[in-house]
Amino acid sequence: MARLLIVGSLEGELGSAARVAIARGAKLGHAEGVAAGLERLRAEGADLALVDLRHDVAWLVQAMAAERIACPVVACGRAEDGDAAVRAIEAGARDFLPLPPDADLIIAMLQAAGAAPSREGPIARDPAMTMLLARAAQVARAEASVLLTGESGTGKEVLARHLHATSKRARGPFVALNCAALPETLLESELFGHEKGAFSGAVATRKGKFEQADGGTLLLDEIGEMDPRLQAKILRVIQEREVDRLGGGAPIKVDVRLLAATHRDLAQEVARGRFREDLYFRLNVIALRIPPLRERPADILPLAEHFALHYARANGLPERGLSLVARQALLSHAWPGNVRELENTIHRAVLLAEGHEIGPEAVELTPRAVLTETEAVATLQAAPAVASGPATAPANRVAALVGRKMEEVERDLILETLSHCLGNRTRAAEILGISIRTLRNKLQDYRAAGLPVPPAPGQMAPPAPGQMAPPAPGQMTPTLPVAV
Ligand SMILES: Nc1ncnc2c1ncn2[C@@H]1O[C@H](COP(=O)(O)OP(=O)(O)OP(=O)(O)O)[C@@H](O)[C@H]1O
Repeated sequence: MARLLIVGSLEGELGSAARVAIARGAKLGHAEGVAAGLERLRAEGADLALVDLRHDVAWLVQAMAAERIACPVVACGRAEDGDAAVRAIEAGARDFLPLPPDADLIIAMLQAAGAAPSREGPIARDPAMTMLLARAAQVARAEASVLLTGESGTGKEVLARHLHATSKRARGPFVALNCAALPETLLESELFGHEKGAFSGAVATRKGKFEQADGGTLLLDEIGEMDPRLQAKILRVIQEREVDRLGGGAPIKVDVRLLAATHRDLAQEVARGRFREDLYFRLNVIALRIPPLRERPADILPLAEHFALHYARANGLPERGLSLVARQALLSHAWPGNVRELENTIHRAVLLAEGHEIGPEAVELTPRAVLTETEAVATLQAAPAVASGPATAPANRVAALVGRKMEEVERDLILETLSHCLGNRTRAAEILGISIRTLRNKLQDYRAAGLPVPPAPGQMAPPAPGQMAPPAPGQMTPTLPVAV
């Protein structure tokens, strides 16, 4: 759950910002002024702080820097307060949020702060992903550390949140820290906290992420980027189950389940001497690898539909489905940026689309001229046969359809998908995003029109009308009703 701190009165427009964030699953902290805000940051931390421009934002940002408190600060005010906003940003505020607040902007800011509000859980339809979730369900209730690997944007953090939400610690806090986002000294005090006077600027004691996650789960994202000195300190926390705040003091007991994520091959990093072997073995008790999107093509359309609905609602736009050609374009893309790229594509498409459906003109895919050899092989093996080839620019594929009748394109897509699924109606309907009944009706029409329809697995292909041939000698006429 994202932790949002609001500094300023909740009675005005900041109150509506708070309501938007709470409605999206954020946990709210509140302080009337900057000094109280600093206190709350020391005690509980936050993923994002929204600070009313009428307060001394610059003072807060400087005090946080002096105490090495890493939390993005966003100054909030009316558009007319331009000068004050510029001063706040010059002093180190991350951004400016104009009031009255825009719901979508707040959510985007929470996401940019790495604190996307919790969703219902990962969307998974492809066997590669459902098998992974089944394994995650087996290990969620254990206490062992889990190492989540996968390319950037595949959903490592989503899976980490899901593991926490389905664990025995679900009622405890979920705290995430991106180890690549902070310089070493800042990361150290973020992780372990500090005592008053630990360094110049440490005017008060502050809890680190391990303490904040006590009784819950701590996700160390991008752990492969962590400096070896800090790796050694993490190892000590795991072994001793206690943290030493910077600046001495007695060790503090912590009860934390550790999840770690990385896009790197940690075993290779160990071999290269860049990652401690002992820490690797501690973290890698259970390993979950999230496949890239190109290796789970059946997830593309369910994810796209989910994002289309989500962003339509978030933007107050009508809920629209994806047109057939738009679906085909999505299925044909290689998705080098994985689910994050798909999410951004659909978000943009929802905003650009005109008419009653989201058409291919709104789905702007980033063409990539060349795929790496590994990607090309993976895509060819995994993508539905509807793709005309992974290296073809999507715009060209759509252009190639111009001049053809919608009905024909739809028919080809359905028959090709069915043949790719070896005749499996359920799987083809899933990939196409239509009901099995609609699929069957369409197949019936194609057969009536004399087209060859791939038979269902385990069934013989019925001849098309007009192609009735007597059974060969010794061959039985099929008596079972043939699935259409
Ligand atoms: N299975 C899924 N269901 C719903 N949304 C998903 C799923 N997987 C990823 N997303 C969405 O895609 C985006 C990227 O996911 P996430 O941040 O978990 O990826 P990541 O692998 O941790 O990325 P990075 O390595 O860059 O940190 C997020 O907005 C997330 O909500």
